[in-house]
Amino acid sequence: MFSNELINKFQPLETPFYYYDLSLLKSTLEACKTASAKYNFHVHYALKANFDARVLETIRSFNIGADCVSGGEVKRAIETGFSNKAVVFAGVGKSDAEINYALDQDIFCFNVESIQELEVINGLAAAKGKTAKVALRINPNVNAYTHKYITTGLEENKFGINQWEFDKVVAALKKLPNIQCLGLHFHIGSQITDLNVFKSLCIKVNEIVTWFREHHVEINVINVGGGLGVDYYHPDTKSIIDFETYFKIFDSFLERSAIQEVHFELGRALVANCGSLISRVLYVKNGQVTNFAILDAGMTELMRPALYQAYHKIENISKANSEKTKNYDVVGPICESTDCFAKAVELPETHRGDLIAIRTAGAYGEVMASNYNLRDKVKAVYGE
Ligand SMILES: Cc1ncc(COP(=O)(O)O)c(C=O)c1O
Ligand SMILES: N[C@@H](CCCC[NH3+])C(=O)O
Repeated sequence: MFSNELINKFQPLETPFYYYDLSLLKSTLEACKTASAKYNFHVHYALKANFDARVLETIRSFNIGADCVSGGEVKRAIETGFSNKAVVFAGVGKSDAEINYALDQDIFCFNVESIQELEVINGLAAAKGKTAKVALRINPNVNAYTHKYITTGLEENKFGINQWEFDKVVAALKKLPNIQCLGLHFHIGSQITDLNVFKSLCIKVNEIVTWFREHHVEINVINVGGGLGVDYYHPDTKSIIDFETYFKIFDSFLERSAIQEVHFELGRALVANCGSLISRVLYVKNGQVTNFAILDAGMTELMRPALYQAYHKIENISKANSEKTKNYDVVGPICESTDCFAKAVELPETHRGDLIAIRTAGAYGEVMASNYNLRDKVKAVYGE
């Protein structure tokens, strides 16, 4: 919900831009920190969700760790001031240059996705006279019941080490003197809204941890990844996720000894709600079949609807009190028919110049923007 004061502030600004409510971000981080501290859980922020400088600086100020998926993200995390001792680095295709950079930074650990990658890291660490700390990313074959494109923990997905390779990985660890295995890592997908999925994950993780311990691999770190979903339908009433219920599931169902640390990698749940894409209506086309509201933002600024048919609530914030409504296909200016934010959205009667807010866009929004059609880089505006 935007106050009239804020809407007046938006009015003279050049659109489109991302608006980040840093005060909501801080309240979200506070809620997450309080709930995780209760169980002594370690939280890393998944930079891939949003690496806007002010968003990142706000997250860093809460002293949580960083989950990175490229050398660029490791560098950004360290330059922003995240402790190198709290950086984890996942990714199925880490290049030698990225591995070398992360080794030089003495990060907390590499989440290693294959036996071949273990061998490469071992070789690169040996060349530096170092020991690389790793967690084995396991593909647990647990269904996250989310969109197929953002499911990562099924055997058909490219991520992690599969169960039939466990014997081989144990044998490999014995032959790799420059690898220190801290534990196991899992991440089964994103935008998970059925919390029973996390219970199923815990049960599977318990079995896998037991298997490794029985095969003499000490598991001191259990990283269960991220994936906690947000409510895209109720950005105002559900603006902060129920972190307490989420962490309690892991406390209840994940078996752990006093020395085993449990780590999380949350992205979306921390940043989705604090961001909105603010855009202006350029043209309205009233047709016989469909009315189109054509915005100055498109799939180049927010590609989630085009890529995953994702829902984002759309509001005409210039006409919030208007009673007369109409249905519109809300589209962007890009030369693709998939450049459509939503079809048949009921909005107050809309005109050229109206400001449109596309809500819950703080995660995987600005970071996935492109300059297709030679579009300008999207800007950001902040609220304290
Ligand atoms: C390895 C890993 N960890 C953490 C995340 C963060 O996920 P989410 O934003 O759903 O919490 C992702 C993205 O899905 C990921 O690939
Ligand atoms: N980009 C996805 C999430 C993928 C998370 C990374 N594995 C989204 O917008 O929902």
